[in-house]
Amino acid sequence: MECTNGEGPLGISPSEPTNPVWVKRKKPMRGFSHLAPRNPLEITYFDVHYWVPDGRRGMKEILKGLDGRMKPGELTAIMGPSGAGKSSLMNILAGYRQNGVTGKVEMNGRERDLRVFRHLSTYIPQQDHVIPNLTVMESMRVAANLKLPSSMPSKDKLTTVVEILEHLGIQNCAETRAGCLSGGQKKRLCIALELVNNPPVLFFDEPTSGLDSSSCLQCVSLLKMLASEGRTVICTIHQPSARILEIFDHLILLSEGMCLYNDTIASLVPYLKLFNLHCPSYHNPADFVMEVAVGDHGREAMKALCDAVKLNATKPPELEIPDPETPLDANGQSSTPLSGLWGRIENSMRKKLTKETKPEFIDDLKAEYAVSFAKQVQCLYLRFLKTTTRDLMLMYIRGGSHVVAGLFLGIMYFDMGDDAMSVYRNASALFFTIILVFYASMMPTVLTYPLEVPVLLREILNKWYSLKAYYVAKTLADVPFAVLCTFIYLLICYYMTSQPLDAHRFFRYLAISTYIALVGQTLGLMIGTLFDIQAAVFLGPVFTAPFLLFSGFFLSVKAMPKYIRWLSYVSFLKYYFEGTMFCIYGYNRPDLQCNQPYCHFKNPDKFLREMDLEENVYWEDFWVLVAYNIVLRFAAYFVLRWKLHHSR
Ligand SMILES: Nc1ncnc2c1ncn2[C@@H]1O[C@H](COP(=O)(O)OP(=O)(O)OP(=O)(O)O)[C@@H](O)[C@H]1O
Repeated sequence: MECTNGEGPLGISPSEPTNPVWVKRKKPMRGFSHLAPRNPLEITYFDVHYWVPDGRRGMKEILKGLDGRMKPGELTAIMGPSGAGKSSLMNILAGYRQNGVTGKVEMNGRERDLRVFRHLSTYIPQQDHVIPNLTVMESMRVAANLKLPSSMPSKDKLTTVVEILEHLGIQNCAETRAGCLSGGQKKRLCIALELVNNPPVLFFDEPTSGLDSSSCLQCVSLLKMLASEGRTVICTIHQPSARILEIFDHLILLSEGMCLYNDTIASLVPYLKLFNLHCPSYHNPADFVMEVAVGDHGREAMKALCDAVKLNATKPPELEIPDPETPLDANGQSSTPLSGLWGRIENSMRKKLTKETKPEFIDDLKAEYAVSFAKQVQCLYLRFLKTTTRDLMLMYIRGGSHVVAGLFLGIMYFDMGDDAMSVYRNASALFFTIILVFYASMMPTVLTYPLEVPVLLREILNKWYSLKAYYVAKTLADVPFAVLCTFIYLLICYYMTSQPLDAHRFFRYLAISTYIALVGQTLGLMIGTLFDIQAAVFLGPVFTAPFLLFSGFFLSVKAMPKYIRWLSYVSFLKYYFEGTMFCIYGYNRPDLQCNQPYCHFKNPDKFLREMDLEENVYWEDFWVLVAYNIVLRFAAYFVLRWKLHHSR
C-alpha cells in the first residue's frame, strides 16, 4: 500500500517533521471548544451477575454480584488478573452483553434504555481497526458526515475535525493513509473518530496494549483529559506503571468475578493497610494489588476485601481510617480487628449510591442516527467506491485477470463460435466463462470482506449508521465492478471466438453474466462473513464446486439419476449455462458454417436439442438468477446480522 503524507487541507507541508507518535505538548491540553455540548452521564450498577454456559456442568458464574458507580469527569480503571471478568463487566456496562446477565444498570439514576445508551456511549476495542486505504482526514470526514447532523455546515464540520486532530496530536498525519500510521497514531485515530459527536461515555478495552511506556503514559493522559471535560471514561487495563496508575481517578479491582476494591486511587494504599496488606515502599501499587488479586497474599485477604466492598467498607465518610503505622501484634495482625471494622460499616453500597447527588436526567435523549438513511447510504457508497478503487493491487488483479483470461480463451478457441464442427468446443469455452466470471467475482469478496468486518462492527456498535444502510451501500457498490469486469472479459472473448455479432445476443449474454457475477459476490459476502480469511479461501471454492457439476454441462439434467436431479435445480450455474446456450445458439440463429461434406450440428437448434435444451427459457433462467441473488442477499444480510449480534 502506498503511504502518502502530502499537503492537505490542514496546510501541513510534507517537509515538516511528520508522525510524532504521541506529540509531546508544551502546553497542557485544552478542552474542545467546537464539539457539540453533551450532558454528563453517570452509570450505576447493582448486583450484576453474569453466567455463561459451561458444557455439561451447566452454567458458570463469571461476575458475582457487582455494584458500583462510574461518574462523569472521572477516569475509571478496571483492573484484575486475566480471566477476572474485566471485559465481561465492561461489555455488560456498555450494553454488548445481555444474555446471562442479571442485576440493574442505571444511567443518571434511571433504568438504562439500551437503545438510547448506545447512541450516547462509544466503545473503542483493543485492536485498532481502521480503513487502511483512507487518509486520516478522509476517515474523519466520513465520520463527521455520518455522525454530525446534515444541517451542520461543512465548514463547521471541518473545524470540529481539525480541532480533534490537533488535540489528539495527529494533525501532522492528516494526509497519511491510516494503514501507514504507527500503533499509537492508529489508537489516536480510533479515539478521534469516536469523538466527532462528543459521546458522554467512553469505554476503552485495554487502550494501552501494544504501546511502549511513553505512549502508554500519553494515551492515559489523553483519556484523563477527555474525562476531565465531564465525560465518563472507563477502561480495562492490565498492569500499569505507578505513574500511569496515579493518573486514574477511580479503580475497580476484580478477581474471579468479585470486586476487591472500588474507590479512588488515592485511598488505595491506605485502604489496603486496613487489611494488613502493606504495599512496600518503592513498590508499584498496581503490581501490589495484582499480587493481592491473584491470591499471593492469601485467599483470606481476598475474601475480606471482597466482603468489605460488598458492605461498602470503601472509606465511608464517618469511618476513621486507622493509622497505617499502627504496630502489628505478635501474630502479625493489625491491632484494629476486622470485626471491629465491620461494626462501624453502616452504609451499604446501595445506600451510598442513592444518597449522593446525581447529574440531571435528560429527557430529550433519542435513539436516532445523526443523518437520514439515504445520507448514510450515500456516504457509505462513496466510501466503498473510494476504498475499492484505492486498492490498486486488487483492482489490477481483478481487471487484469479478466483481460488475460479473455485473451487466452480468445486465442485457444479462436474463430470457433461459428463453426458447426466445433460446437462442443465452443460450449466448453462458454462453460469456462462461467467459472471465470463466477470465481473472479466471488474470491475478491471472500478475501477482502473478513478485513472489513471489524471496522463494520466498531461503527455499527457505536451507532454511526444502520446495518441496513451499510448493506444497501455495499450491494450498490458491488454493481459497477461486476458490470465493468464482465463487460471487458466478454468483449474480448466474444469477438475473438467469433460468437454471433448480434447486439441482442451480446447484451443478453452480458446481462446474465453480470448477474452470475453478482451471485458470486453475494456468496463471497456470505462466506466472508461466516469465516475468517484462511477458512473462507478454502471453503469458498470447495463449497461452490458441486454447483459446477450440476450445471448441465458435464451431464444434461435429463441424463442425471432421478434422485439427484433436483440438485441441478438448486444449482444457479445450471440457469446461467442454459441461458448462455440460448443466447448463443437460440433465437432462430441461422445455420453455422460447415467446411465438411456433412456437419451434424449445422443447425444450431439441433445442438440445443442434443444438450436437452429444447425450449428457449432464457428469460426464465435470467429471472431465476435475479430471484436467486435477491434471496441470497437477504440470507447474507441475516447472516451478517447474526454474526454482529454474536460478536458483541
Ligand atoms: N461467552 C463466554 N463463554 C464462556 N466463557 C466465557 C464467556 N465470556 C467470558 N468467559 C469466561 O469468563 C472469564 C472472564 O472473561 P473476561 O474476558 O471478562 O476476562 P478478562 O478479565 O477481561 O481477561 P483478560 O484480561 O485475559 O482479557 C474467562 O474465564 C472467560 O473464559
